[in-house]
Amino acid sequence: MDEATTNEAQELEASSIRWRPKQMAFRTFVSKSEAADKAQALRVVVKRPLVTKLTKGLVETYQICNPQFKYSEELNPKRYLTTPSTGVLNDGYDNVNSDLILTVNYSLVNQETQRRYIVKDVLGHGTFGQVAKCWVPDTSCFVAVKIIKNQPAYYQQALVEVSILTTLNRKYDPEDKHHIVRIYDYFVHQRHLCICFELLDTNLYELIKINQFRGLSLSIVQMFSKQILHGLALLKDAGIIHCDLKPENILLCTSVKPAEVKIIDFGSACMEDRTVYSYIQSRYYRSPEVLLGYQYTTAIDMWSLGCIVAELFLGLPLFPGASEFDLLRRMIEILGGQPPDYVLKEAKNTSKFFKCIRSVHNIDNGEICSGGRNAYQALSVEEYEAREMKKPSIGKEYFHHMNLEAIVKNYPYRKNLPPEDVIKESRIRLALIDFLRGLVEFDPAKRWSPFQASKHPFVTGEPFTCPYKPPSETPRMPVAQNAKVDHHPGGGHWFAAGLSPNVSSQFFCSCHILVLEFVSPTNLPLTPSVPGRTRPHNSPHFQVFSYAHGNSYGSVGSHGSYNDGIGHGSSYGSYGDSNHMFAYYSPVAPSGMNMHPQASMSMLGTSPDARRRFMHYSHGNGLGISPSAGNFAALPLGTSPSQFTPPSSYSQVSAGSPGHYGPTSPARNSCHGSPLGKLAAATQFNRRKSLGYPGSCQVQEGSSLHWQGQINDGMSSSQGEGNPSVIGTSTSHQHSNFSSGSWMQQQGGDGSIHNISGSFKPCTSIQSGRSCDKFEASLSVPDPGDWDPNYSDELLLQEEDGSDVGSMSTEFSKSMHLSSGDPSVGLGRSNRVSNPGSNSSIQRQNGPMQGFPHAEIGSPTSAHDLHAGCGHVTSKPSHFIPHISQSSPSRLGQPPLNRFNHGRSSGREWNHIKVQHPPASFVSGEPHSPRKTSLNNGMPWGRRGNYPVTTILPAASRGRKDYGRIA
Ligand SMILES: Nc1ncnc2c1ncn2[C@@H]1O[C@H](COP(=O)(O)OP(=O)(O)OP(=O)(O)O)[C@@H](O)[C@H]1O
Repeated sequence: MDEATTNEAQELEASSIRWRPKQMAFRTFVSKSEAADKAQALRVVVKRPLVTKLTKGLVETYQICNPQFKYSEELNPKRYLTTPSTGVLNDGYDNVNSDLILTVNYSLVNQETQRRYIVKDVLGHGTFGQVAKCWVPDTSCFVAVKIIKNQPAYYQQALVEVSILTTLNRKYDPEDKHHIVRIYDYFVHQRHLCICFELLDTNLYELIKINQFRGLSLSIVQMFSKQILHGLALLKDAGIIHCDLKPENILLCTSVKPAEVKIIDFGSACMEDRTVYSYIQSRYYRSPEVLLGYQYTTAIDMWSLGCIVAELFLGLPLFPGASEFDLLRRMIEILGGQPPDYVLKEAKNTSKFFKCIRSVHNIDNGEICSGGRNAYQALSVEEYEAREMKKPSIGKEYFHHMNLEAIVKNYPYRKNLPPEDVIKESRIRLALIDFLRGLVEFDPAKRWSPFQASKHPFVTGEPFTCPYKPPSETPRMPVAQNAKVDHHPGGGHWFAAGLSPNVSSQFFCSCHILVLEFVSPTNLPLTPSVPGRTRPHNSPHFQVFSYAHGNSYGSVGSHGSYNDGIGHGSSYGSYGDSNHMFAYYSPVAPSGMNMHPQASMSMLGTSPDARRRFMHYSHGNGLGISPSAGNFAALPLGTSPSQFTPPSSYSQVSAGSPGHYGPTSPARNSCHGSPLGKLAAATQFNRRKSLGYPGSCQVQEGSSLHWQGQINDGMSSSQGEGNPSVIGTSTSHQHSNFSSGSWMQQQGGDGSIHNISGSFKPCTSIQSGRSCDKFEASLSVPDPGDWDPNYSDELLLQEEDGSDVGSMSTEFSKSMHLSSGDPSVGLGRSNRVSNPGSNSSIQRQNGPMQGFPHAEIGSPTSAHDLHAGCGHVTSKPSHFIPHISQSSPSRLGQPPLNRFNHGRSSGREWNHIKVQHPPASFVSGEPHSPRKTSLNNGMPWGRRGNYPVTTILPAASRGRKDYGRIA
């Protein structure tokens, strides 16, 4: 017998020991009692069913069948998560949309820490790129990694998100009590900025969708309102405006009991005193002042909150405007008023929507024209058409000729609700109406602040007896004294973000944490790995050049859009006083806000240049702060490139393409001014049907190039720095490579060069095929096809055919008790409204509804006193819990790809994570049950059967056929 044969025999022998068919047909009879006795004496042997053996142990099975069989992971076909998956840019790493082509098990690597993020799924897409669910082997946990498109504008703007979130997390909410998503890490991988967040669950839009567009129970609406208010209170304290609050940007936390939500997507946020862009907010949630082009504050987020709260209750957007004209028209009709004259007098866009019918001379702030009559009157459709030379898009009416009160009061009650509960709920509805009135208030000055709103009986659960009189707003208690940073009109995103393109030249590949923050002893130490490093790396988009401090402002971040051909050398980025130094984080590194390697104290910037500049510009030039002020203001963090409002003289580039929409809400279609655009998000993922579309979507590609118009409101000593001619002389920028023209996208294949501006395409207006349909009923039957971005007849067919999924969904919805959904209604077309004539006849069809008074809301937020405020928070164990085995499909609709269980970490610390160390609970132990979702944990909406939220994908999610294909 030769050696091979011997081996084969041995292998065969071994395999036959491992597994062989059992002789089950005949065996000795054993009585039940005997069997029981025996069983007690025996060990428990867990048998794996045959199917499991054959599938989980597939390789083993193959080897039994064919001992020659060898398994090699490399030979596995790739499962693509990104579409299109053809690599055409960046040496084949990126697709035509500049998205990194992801496959299952693709590794994203933070070069500095060598931490690997193994991609398991895609959670969503947005304007800025893809969000992937990743496994971190180091810590044995899942995280969400936002992989930013490989284009400078996206890259820069993503830095704003990093900067703002890091500041919010560490400085304002170190104990994670304010319902703001946590950021853990950021790094550059294959020229893509990757931002690592805590993994969250479904967003509220998806939740509503899962609930078949029926409203959620009042108790849940109340609970979420309270939590979002906590977040907004924090933002207000920090002087930060979110600018894109909407259901898609509020995500459920995983496995938190009772349910919690968190606010995400700070990519559009800006500082309150640096409201640079006027085309902001997603359309349905856009405040009147933004729409009208009036100055805005954190109050715009309160308006959005009002819209969100109403939508949570109704299951439908309150103002689903198909265009800005339509939006305003709906506001006026539903709220029964209009923006105050003082706003209209000043706003830039008033003439687009209003005509002046009286003298406006006597209008002062807050005062209405004599006699209480408005000086302005909204244009009719015909007048608008005559003025604008085009018909305005008008969407379908869901709440035809109804005001807010009628809409809420007449919303169907749950079927079979006992009369006493109907009475109780009707009282709570009155409270809700009053609450909403305070939020969707036309006058921004009268709109309630988060603090005021949080004391409303609807939120507190106290009996509502009469219209609420809000307490006067308590004076703001900043955590730190604000720095006044000079604002420079030449500034772009970098400026706005307090980040410096200059410093990116000294980019350390893995983006040090640049924290100079000494607010709380609980703050994490500065990254230990940073000091002493001198090896510069290129930013993916900004070349290394020898740093010359020239006329630069500060060292800490700099302003100046990358698009700016001049390349401003000015920097901003930190603020603080002698006791506190607050700095935003610059992934582009050392000059951002780093520690002096040798110093025992933090310094502004680690770049030697930065430090020198600090000395040189002691009169306020150095750091973009005014020494004379003593105090330092928060940086202008800027907003999204998607929010440029182009000066009219600039070229108009529209974002978006016909038939392709942004990934999330219909409101997204407004493009909100992004030169990055919804264009970028316009992929085949984003099919949307019959949406009102504003059409014009005109945004300016070059707006970051030539952005202008911000008034210096900072310190006089800094104002000189605001002179573009000064900043334009930055020596460093002479070497820099920030202009759009000079930035080059690496191109696979032919090597041709695309600059960013070249990649924008004109936007075509979309006329909604259905948008002008009128419904007779005052509350028409909402058809998701009319406004659901992902709805299509194709999907409808799938829904109707897919009874299995439909029934699952129904069952899921039923078990969630999210609303009053009638299980019998089945999947899809729902929210049918019975005649709203009488209260008793108005039953929200379907399912059990949690009566507000009975809701076991628990006390998720009781400890979160809104005025616990910054720096006053009491310590509580952090509640980070690894993500469950679901992902959170966005409106793009994620296909039901593999969901992964995950375990907790092995106990290793996240020592190298720059931004935030996950709390202790994050790294503790055992595998996590996929069933322990935020929704099956005894929430008032009830039992969840065995369906975790995202295992039941919304209809649209199932419509993606080309997703996750096998190569
Ligand atoms: N931390 C997270 N955990 C789970 N899912 C997430 C997380 N962050 C984002 N997502 C998912 O990815 C989607 C897109 O994320 P995000 O809104 O941050 O991207 P964006 O590019 O800024 O989008 P937008 O187009 O709204 O600006 C979200 O709607 C959500 O479904």
